[in-house]
Amino acid sequence: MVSREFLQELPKCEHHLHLEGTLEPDLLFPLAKRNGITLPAEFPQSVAELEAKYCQFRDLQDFLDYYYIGTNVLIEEQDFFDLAWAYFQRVHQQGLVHAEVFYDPQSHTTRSIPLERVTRGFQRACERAEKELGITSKLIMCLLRHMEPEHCAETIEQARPFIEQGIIHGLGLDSAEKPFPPELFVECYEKARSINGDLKLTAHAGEEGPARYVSDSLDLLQASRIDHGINSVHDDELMQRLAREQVMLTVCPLSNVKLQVVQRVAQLPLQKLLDSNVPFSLNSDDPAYFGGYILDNYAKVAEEFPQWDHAVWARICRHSIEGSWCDDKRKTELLQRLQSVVQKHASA
Ligand SMILES: Nc1ncnc2[nH]cnc12
Ligand SMILES: [Zn+2]
Repeated sequence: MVSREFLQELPKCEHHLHLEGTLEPDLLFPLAKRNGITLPAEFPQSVAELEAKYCQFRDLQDFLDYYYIGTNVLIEEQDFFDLAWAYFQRVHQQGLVHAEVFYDPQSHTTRSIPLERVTRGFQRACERAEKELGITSKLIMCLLRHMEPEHCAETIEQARPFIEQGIIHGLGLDSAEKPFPPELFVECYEKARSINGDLKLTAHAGEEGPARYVSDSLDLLQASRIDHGINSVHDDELMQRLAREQVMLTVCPLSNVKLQVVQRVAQLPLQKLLDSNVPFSLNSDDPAYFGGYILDNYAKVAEEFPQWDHAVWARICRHSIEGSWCDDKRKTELLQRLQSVVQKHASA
């Protein structure tokens, strides 16, 4: 099995991280106090109670119910900045070099928090992360699929200036998957593309939903990568297409266990993805809730796939760099860093 030191030194990129999902109890409770928010009686009332609750969820919906309540403590631009900055500082220590991060504007606009305030807070944290930590990043706004498509379209309209300027670099689709298939959001994706043709597109699909949601996200939404996507392995034709078109899946190992998509990380079809030449990256999803950040996900996978040597890990890391939405100069830089880490550990 490869060492944690090797995994730590790999120049890791993260593509599936919900900023609201980095809300640790030690920030959630002080923010609630700072903003005078009373958490509902059914919500854990202390750090210890909340940490205990974060241990296991019945499924995605059970998790989301807690997640959206926690989000309510975020009010001021500074709160959004503090949240994202805490994330960047943590993952800097874990060897993260590039992050493409999601946020859910509708979780905030429905509470009368303007999209501009949320976006500015996150944007400031991204700028500081690049300047002080050398972490490059991109912001991806997600549409909440349990909301009316008309509300999603209005949210895209509110985001127009940020999309036009490329401050919002990508569009995603998250929240409860099964009752809300990709076809409901075709017009929303069209609208976003019409604002800026360079906008990158992704969507959660094939986490709890079927493989068809993956192919529909590609065909109907024109997504160029897929978040989770693990149920693709049940459709051979789709697997061939993902390999042929090199569509990257952003897989979230610890999340999949906590939300009972699989019982163990070893049950994830990662070997099958490798054998089928389907690129994937490893990610933390909602790390405050799922028990680990990026390196913890890498380490857990290494533990459960002990046969993977440095070459396999270098391949995963390379796919993750190549599948990123950063520019070619940054990719070349990261690929060179990868090469030197692999050489160092090969000669050790
Ligand atoms: N794993 C996940 N799936 C769908 N929506 C989410 N929002 C935050 N985490 C999510
Ligand atoms: Zn997610």
